Amino acid sequence: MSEYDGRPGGTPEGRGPERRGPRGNGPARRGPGSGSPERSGNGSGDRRGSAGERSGNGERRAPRGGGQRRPGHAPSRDDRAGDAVQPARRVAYDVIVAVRADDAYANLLLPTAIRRAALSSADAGLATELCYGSLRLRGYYDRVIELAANRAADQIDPEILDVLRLGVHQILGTRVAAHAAVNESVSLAREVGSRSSTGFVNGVLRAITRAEPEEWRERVAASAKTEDERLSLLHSHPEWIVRSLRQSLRAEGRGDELEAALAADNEAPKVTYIALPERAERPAVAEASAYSPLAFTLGGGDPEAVIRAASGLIRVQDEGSQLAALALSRARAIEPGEAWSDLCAGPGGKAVLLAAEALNSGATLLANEVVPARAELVRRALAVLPEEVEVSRSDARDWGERHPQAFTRTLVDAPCTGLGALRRRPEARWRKTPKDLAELGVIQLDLVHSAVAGTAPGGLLAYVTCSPHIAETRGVVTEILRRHPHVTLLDTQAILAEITESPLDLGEGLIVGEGSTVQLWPHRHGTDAMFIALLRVGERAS
Ligand SMILES: C[S@@+](CC[C@H](N)C(=O)[O-])C[C@H]1O[C@@H](n2cnc3c(N)ncnc32)[C@H](O)[C@@H]1O
Repeated sequence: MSEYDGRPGGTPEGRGPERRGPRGNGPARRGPGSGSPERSGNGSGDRRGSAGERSGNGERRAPRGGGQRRPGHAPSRDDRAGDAVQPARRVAYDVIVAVRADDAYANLLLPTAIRRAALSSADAGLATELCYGSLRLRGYYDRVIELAANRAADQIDPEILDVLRLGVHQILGTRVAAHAAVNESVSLAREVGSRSSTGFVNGVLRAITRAEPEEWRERVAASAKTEDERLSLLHSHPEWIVRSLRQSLRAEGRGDELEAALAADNEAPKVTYIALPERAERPAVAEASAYSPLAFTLGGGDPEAVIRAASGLIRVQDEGSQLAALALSRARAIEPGEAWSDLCAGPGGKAVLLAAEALNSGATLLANEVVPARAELVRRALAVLPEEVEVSRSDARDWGERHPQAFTRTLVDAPCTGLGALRRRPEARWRKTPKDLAELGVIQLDLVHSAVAGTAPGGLLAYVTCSPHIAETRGVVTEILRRHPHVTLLDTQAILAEITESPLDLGEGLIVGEGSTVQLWPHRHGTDAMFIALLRVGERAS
């Protein structure tokens, strides 16, 4: 999804443009991981203060007024009086609240909210930036707020905390003018909180404007008690994810890339497209991508128009996902009549590519998905192909029993924590827990066991996750090889090297005999952190 480029759109209330840097020079992130020297004054000579006032003995007091949790507080009519909040900010705020209070998904809810509010494209960009930025960087911003308010985040009324998160993102992460960020936040607090909370919001945000972004980074870093906490705060990731990524990178001999990996999760991914092989041509404005032979980005033109004109044969797809499917389809020549299966196909991105590859060479694909709504998405995705592709709806944990040794190639793109795609779902990192890992681990192993049984002797099996977590990647492959002596790990790195347009800079994969695994990374490859292991299923000992 595209993000706000620092150009606030219309100012419906007739306010001046909310911008401090030069126009039109792209993203203006100044939050964790970036840091831009551009910053205009805020009218205050004091850049060191906090919202807490100094008491007589020099100690800081928390700002007066609201913001303290008041369960069940309903704003009065009076509280709501005052300036209207700019619609883009209100949309961003409403989505953030729904994500926190109702477990909504920002990427699903935001487009609907933008449509309902009939935002201009510039305001839609602003709403997206504010919403995604404040969700993604919540961990960092909460500590800034705590330091400025001299109060723990969980002691602040959740609605007001959300107002502050939006405000801090505008001040520290965009070029929105500090006074506009503060004024709009105060108006928002008036709409959603109590009158006293406006003073609190005003005080906290003004305190934040008094220090440079870099100074806030230093203060936040200094507030951490351990190195893991420092990384967790500065890069806005839960500590357990920091540790997981470190473990994965160290296993590859690339432990020194941890900060780069964390920072990459806070950058918006570039939009990559695929032209289905032998079905669509790359458009003239396409710029070839580095790795997948089918991938491109659009340097110009209207992406919607390009997709529409290609009747679904050009689609948005991360390059890592393309490589995962191509590793299976291009590992060796396709024999006409081969039968392939995709056990976990929803919503269908890899299934469409696999189907095109299979059909182009006289093979077939059976796509399967357990969740009915997602199976329907697979059907719709495959409907762009003129040929019929079968879609089944079943729990694939007994796939092998139902289809013993039936397929020459099998894809298990397993349900996983999605730690490799955190940049796409801004709230995901705060929802996942280590408990998810344990539950998913059982399903992943069950699915691969079943896939082994469903693969014909001599057949290929690709195990793929959108996660670099050791337990979901090397751990699963190691366990499969232990339990199935007739399964061998192929040299996935060498196979991909034959497919990619330019060499992938890969760390040490899991090496077993001649075999190896592939781990892609956003910071190194610009792809999601896909894990790919190609396995060969041999003759089972009778
Ligand atoms: C990572 S997603 C697959 C993404 C897909 N391959 C694509 O490229 O669009 C994993 C999918 O597995 C499905 N799934 C989970 N458990 C399953 C099971 N027991 N049997 C079949 N599908 C399952 C999930 O509903 C989800 O759609």
